[in-house]
Amino acid sequence: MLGEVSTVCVQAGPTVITCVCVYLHEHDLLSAATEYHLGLLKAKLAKYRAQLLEPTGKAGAKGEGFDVMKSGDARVALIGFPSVGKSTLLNVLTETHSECASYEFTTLTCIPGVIQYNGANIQLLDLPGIIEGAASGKGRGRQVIAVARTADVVIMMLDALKGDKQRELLEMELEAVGIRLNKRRPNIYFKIKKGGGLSFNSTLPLTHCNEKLVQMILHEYKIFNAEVLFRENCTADEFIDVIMGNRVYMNCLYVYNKIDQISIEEVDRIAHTPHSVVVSCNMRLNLDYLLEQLWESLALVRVYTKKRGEHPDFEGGLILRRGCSVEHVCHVIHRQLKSQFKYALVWGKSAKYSPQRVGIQHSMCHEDVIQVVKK
Ligand SMILES: Nc1nc2c(ncn2[C@@H]2O[C@H](COP(=O)(O)OP(=O)(O)OP(=O)(O)O)[C@@H](O)[C@H]2O)c(=O)[nH]1
Ligand SMILES: [K+]
Ligand SMILES: [Mg+2]
Repeated sequence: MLGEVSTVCVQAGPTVITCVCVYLHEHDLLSAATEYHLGLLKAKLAKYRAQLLEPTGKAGAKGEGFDVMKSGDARVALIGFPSVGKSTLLNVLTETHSECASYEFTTLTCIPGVIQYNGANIQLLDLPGIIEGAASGKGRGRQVIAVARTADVVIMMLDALKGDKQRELLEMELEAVGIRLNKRRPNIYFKIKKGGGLSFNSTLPLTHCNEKLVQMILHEYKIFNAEVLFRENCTADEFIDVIMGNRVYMNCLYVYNKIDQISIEEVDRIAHTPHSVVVSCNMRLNLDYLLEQLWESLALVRVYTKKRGEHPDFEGGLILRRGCSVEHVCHVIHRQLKSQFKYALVWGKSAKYSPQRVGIQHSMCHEDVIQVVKK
């Protein structure tokens, strides 16, 4: 029966494929025999979905008005249904103006603005609204999603009145084109070999996959020789993601706008769901908190530099990724600095003493002060 479903999908196109997958998710915990069928079916579906990612001539990913230069320290894309208030948000957070109106599809291209926060320039991209079927090319869906893939963080903007439904539909669209929201890359080592068959291992007991299933999925991709090591209890879907290799893992902030139109109880409920922020752009409500959470999602840090005998440069500072080392800091200051590096003095959260003398591998925290001492 499941085989039939997949045949129907091939003929009926990508929209139906998406629907079938929802069905699969709901029935994730089936018997072992069914698991194999599903594993195979999922592998097939992933292949069809991959076709969605391929550009189709003029209607492809790079449309006119979507080719915006990356600038600043990070890029954030605004994704959402029409008229949820994306352009209104760009207007209140940046100096740029984007047309807002009560009719749908007011915005037709990509409009970049800049948010200045914690000394960082964050590029915010206002985009046309997308609707169901965006991934398969409805409206400007393909172009919008192509831009979203280039972002560091996606803000999924939702109308607080219909947020849950909109969120579910958009997540499916993004899933369909290989965008994984708020997930880590599955911890599976995978390498295609020239010979030797399948070498399958895991560092822990697996409850979703086993050697046979993995082998069948690989056969679907005509891969017969490979080394596979599960370091996590991953599902078949996650393993397929690893084989496909073109998945994008990005943080997503769900922003529920127009809370002026819902009850306090509903605001409270939404605000307690993970990765979610409630706002009203028109009434300028909770936008400071939105920026705080955006900064968290972007995982940026600001590090201040200091010269010997002088005060730190608290006006300037360097914007880096969370977890960066002294080496990264040196690289940003001057490309040759690393070769002249002797040690550094660090003040702040990452330092045990004030200051602490550290080596090039030391990792920095937000708002640390650093003085580099050369040889
Ligand atoms: N009640 C209420 N309305 C809002 C709020 N924010 C925006 N709006 C209204 O929602 C409508 C749509 O706003 P836009 O900013 O044009 O929405 P958009 O998402 O950019 O729309 P498209 O570009 O068409 O996709 C406008 O009439 C706004 O005034 C809000 O916080 N509360
Ligand atoms: K609109
Ligand atoms: Mg707009």
